[in-house]
Amino acid sequence: MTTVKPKPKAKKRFEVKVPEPYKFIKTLGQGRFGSVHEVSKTPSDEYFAMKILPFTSESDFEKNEHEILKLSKNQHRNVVGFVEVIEGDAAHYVVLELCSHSLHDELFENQKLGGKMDVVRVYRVMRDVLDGIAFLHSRGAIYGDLKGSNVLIGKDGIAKLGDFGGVVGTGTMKTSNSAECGTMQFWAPEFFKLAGKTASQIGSFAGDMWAFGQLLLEMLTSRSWIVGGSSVEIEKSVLGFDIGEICSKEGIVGEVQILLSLLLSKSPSQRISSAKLVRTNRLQSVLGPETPLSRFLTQELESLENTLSAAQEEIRRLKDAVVTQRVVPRSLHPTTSVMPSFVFTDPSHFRVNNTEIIRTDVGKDKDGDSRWSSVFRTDVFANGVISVEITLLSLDDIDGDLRFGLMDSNNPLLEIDKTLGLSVESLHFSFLIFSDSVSLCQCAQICSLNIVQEQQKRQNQHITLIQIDLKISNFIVRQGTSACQINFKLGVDLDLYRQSDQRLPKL
Ligand SMILES: Nc1ncnc2c1ncn2[C@@H]1O[C@H](COP(=O)(O)OP(=O)(O)OP(=O)(O)O)[C@@H](O)[C@H]1O
Repeated sequence: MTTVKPKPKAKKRFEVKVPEPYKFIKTLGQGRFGSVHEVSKTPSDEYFAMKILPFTSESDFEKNEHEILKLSKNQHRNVVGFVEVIEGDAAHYVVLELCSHSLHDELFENQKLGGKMDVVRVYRVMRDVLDGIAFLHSRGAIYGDLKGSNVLIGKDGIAKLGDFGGVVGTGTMKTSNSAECGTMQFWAPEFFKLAGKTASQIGSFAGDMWAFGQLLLEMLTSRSWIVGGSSVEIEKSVLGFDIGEICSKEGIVGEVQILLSLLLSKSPSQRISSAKLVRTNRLQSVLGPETPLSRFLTQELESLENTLSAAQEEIRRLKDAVVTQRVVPRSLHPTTSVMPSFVFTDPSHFRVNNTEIIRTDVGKDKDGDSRWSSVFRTDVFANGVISVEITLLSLDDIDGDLRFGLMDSNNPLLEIDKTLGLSVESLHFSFLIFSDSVSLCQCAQICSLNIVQEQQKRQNQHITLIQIDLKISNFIVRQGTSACQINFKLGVDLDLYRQSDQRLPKL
């Protein structure tokens, strides 16, 4: 018999009660004084944001009324749209234009991705914020709480000031605790000095400009420079803030540095006003599209993209190498010319640096001798010198001497030293200089060949290094070409390599 399990009851969604004709959709955020929710209006089905501002006392009620009044009386393109307010028994329900996200969210996303905000985006947002602030200032009002979470990006893409809880008329004294006076991270230094440890605050036009400067700096550098968890730590951070130091740390120079210094001057009287910033069009000239800064950043971006594609190419080659297990590049520096090193795995006793193996043949030659040969490619620089290091590994288990066999033994330069019991018989370099000019290969000659052998003991292995310095001359490097590539062929007589009973000397 099968038992039918009762279906689990669907979890009840937490619903916030909102007044008619609005319907709760979801919660958007929670501020210090209220919560914000997405609501729809029946029957039109339009969507809005609803800020619920509770009140439990007369002073709460007045504070709410103050915020609502400031918002409704100061409607502007760069201020969040006010729709209506419904007064409930214990809360004000403020209906607002529904925005898509806050600048704080955008900054957070950027920081998470480790990237910096596009300078054109910084300009667009900050121009909107400045217009909003300048509008308020022109009406004698101080915004008082400028920060990323209070800048809302509308569905129309325009940045708007939200949360009018901090707005005060000029000269208004606010004597309350820090929680009611803007956000300490954005407080100008003079507020700390004036208010001392009680943290009361006089809102000021210059204070808004400081916060504007902090926001701009945060957007440009993708981090906040005022740090600390407690009010004492934040105060220390603000009072120790030095825009010059930060600019040199972040590589911010020229007009942008000047603009930041004008906004983040410790002295409020030296801070540029919103009206002047708008009038002089400074934000546009420093950060607007097609400024020296945006051009510089575009170039930086291009160069990074080039580096990225070089790295991606190297990753592709590496993956290929892993699959074929023939070559393993040892290092990569994508911004300089890549000189890969390779471990040659067949036969496993060789490592040839600075070269790329193009083809390897193991087989018999026309005399019936077993041969291994490989075609390598390496870079040749304009001075014609290449340096190839051949390392023989694990020689302990090899009986016999080793011959680098010559595929074509007629070259008189290939007289090889026979010291150390190691016989490098000959080397054959069949030139094929890679370039788009065929003439390069015809002119090239070996003019010197120096082979240095060295015995080393590393990690309990006897290792013989054969350093081959090869100089070639008489090749023509085309104008503008700093390097070309040559192919050379290196062969080993495998029969001798395996059969000889002559042991390599121990170190
Ligand atoms: N009109 C709106 N449209 C969409 N989201 C909004 C709107 N107004 C506020 N929000 C969201 O609700 C959150 C809470 O807003 P609120 O202004 O109450 O507080 P806050 O600015 O985050 O914090 P604090 O009260 O500490 O200043 C905001 O961070 C924002 O993301």
